[in-house]
Amino acid sequence: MAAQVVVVGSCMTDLVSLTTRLPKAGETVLGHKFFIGFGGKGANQCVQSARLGANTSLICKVGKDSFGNDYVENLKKNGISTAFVDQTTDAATGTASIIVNSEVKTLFNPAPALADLDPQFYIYSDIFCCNETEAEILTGIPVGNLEDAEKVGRMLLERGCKLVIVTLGAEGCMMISVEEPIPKHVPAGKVRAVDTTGAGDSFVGALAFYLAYYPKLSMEEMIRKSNCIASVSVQASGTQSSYPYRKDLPQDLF
Ligand SMILES: Nc1ncnc2c1ncn2[C@@H]1O[C@H](COP(=O)(O)OP(=O)(O)OP(=O)(O)O)[C@@H](O)[C@H]1O
Ligand SMILES: [K+]
Repeated sequence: MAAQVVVVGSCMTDLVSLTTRLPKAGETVLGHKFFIGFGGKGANQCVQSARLGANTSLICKVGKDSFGNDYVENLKKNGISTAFVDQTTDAATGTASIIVNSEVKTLFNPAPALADLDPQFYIYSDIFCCNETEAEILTGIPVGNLEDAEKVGRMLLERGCKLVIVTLGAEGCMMISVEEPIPKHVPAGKVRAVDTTGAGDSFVGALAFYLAYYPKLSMEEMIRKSNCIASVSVQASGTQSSYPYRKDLPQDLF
């Protein structure tokens, strides 16, 4: 089955120690819990998209070691195609060759952001989606409210973007596009957030799912639904561990 959502991005193994306080330089402190988690922005987005029912494929490279082996297993467990996941004995310097056909829309998430991002990314992305921090690094505009996000959106349109989404945490998102140059606020629902880690990737993964499977929805509607999904992820701790499955979500999202 051909993948409908293809993510090019990182896989990271999280080694998490829970301690009462952070150690000072050189100090050893006693921890009370340790766990290994699966993270990395590319894999997170892919997992969220797959859990909603998308046929997904991840393009990435992991080491030829036990973490790499476990990661490949984790991707398989999540039903993600590993046909393009490679393992290397070299140092972890990843490169990716991207081939995109005209039907796989390009959703670009500039994370972690580089101030001197190659300008071609603005031009060739169908959708350019960044959070407040990334927006500031890319444009120099600190984003503290909706108006700031609108300024970012306008600047990125000037750089050649077709459609810009700036995620605003509990405030949801701002969207602006060449077709609809009046910025729109798409608010997120009010929830009790316990851990917002990974919310951005949940949002991007959900958006990729809607782009691939519900292409007739308006962008505003896709964003509204993706906000709902990301807002579920902030109500549980961890990253992938907080991402909801389709069966546990309100069915009117589908
Ligand atoms: N407190 C919250 N309440 C409801 N929804 C939230 C909240 N925080 C985040 N979200 C949802 O998650 C989306 C992404 O959040 P945010 O802008 O904080 O991304 P981010 O900074 O990339 O997150 P992270 O780096 O923690 O993954 C928001 O657009 C919104 O839909
Ligand atoms: K979370």
